Amino acid sequence: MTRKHTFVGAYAHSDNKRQLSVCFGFLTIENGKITQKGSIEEFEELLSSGKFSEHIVINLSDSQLIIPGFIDCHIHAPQFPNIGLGLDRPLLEWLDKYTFPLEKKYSDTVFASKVYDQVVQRLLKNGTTTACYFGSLHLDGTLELVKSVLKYHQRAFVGKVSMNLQNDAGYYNSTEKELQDAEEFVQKVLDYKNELIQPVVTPRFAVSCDHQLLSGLAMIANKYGCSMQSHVCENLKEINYVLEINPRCKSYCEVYDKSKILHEKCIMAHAVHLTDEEIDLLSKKRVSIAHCPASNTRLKSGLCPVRKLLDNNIIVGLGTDVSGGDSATILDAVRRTMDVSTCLELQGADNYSLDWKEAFYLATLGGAKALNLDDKIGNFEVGKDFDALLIDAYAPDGPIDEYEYSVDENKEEHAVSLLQRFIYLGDDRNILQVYVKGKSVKTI
Ligand SMILES: O=c1[nH]c(=O)c2nc[nH]c2[nH]1
Repeated sequence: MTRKHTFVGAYAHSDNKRQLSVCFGFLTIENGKITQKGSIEEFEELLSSGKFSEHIVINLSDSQLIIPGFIDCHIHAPQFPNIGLGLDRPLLEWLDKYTFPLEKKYSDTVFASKVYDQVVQRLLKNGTTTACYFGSLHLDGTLELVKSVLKYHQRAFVGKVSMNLQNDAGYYNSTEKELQDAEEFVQKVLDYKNELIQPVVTPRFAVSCDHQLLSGLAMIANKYGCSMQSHVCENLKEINYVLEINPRCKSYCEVYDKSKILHEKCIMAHAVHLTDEEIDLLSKKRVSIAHCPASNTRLKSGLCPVRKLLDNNIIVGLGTDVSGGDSATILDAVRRTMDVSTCLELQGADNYSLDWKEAFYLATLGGAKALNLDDKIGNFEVGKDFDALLIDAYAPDGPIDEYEYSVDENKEEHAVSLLQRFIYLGDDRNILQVYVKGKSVKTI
């Protein structure tokens, strides 16, 4: 969108208090940014005074609305070929049996490029305008993911995975090589000088990285001002193993804390089995959590107490966590977030479940905060980039009868129903357009 575009109709987004805000009015986009918004009355006034003569005006239909693009805070791009496969083992066995052997293949940059082009296009089609990716151990292979992200104009963090401890698949490197490759990767991504893409320093987890590597990576992140990502307290056997190989630490989080990787630019996936002390520590250090309900249940790791994390002022976003997670769409993560929190409520935690509006917040503004991007994206404040989805709650068939679809007199309430329907029932067919920084990017 190089010219001025004005959308007229309903839009919905979240505020900082996790409340849903639905408006019936207009949004103006110039050079990828939201420059103006207001009511229908204000739009009509501006229109009749000729102020919108240079704008392309897009009138939304009664079944359409604009929402912020989805943010996937945790996804393993190289694991895409394994989606829906091999979920019969718990985490550590699953990694050794299925995941490391697949990830090893990304030493082949031709294979990597082919898969990554598909991953990025698939995510955009599903409405994921921003993704925080784990790549593989390979420097060149992971640079192919960077190229795919740039090619299809997605907003992303991309991390070359670092591992220096032995595993059965032989999928690790020496500490020296890992530190050298991690730094070179960061430099190469920064050399693109493209504001949509950032490197993220990515120690896989404390099962695959020793203190020397973890602290060396923390220094690299600090030197270049980069974010970091990893996994924490996903599975009980994983936690026991980490404590076994780090006998001086009392908790998993202490292992990371000693390596100086816990800070406000750090996002940790899972956090299913944190102790109260660890919740306190992560909250104090302002570490964010990527909640991955699909993999937490598929790999039988546990039910993450998201409400408890939020009540302790921890910022939470959502992750699909392909391929421990079996779906590449954040809509699925939204639904599973509701279901997991309801299971916890049914087990006795009062007022525990998260409703669809809160889950929608986690998928949008919550994710933006978790990635420290909320000054740029996450909702429709004037001055932010226009990363958004144009959805039609009744595509592709349309409503069946008046009972199913009645346009409420109150346009805002009608829009709430449209969004609710999309959150519970929608899929990629309901996503008509995907915009990243104002540019239409849906290619398949
Ligand atoms: O769900 C997960 N997927 C992974 O690839 C991984 N690596 C470490 N821990 C992990 N958890």
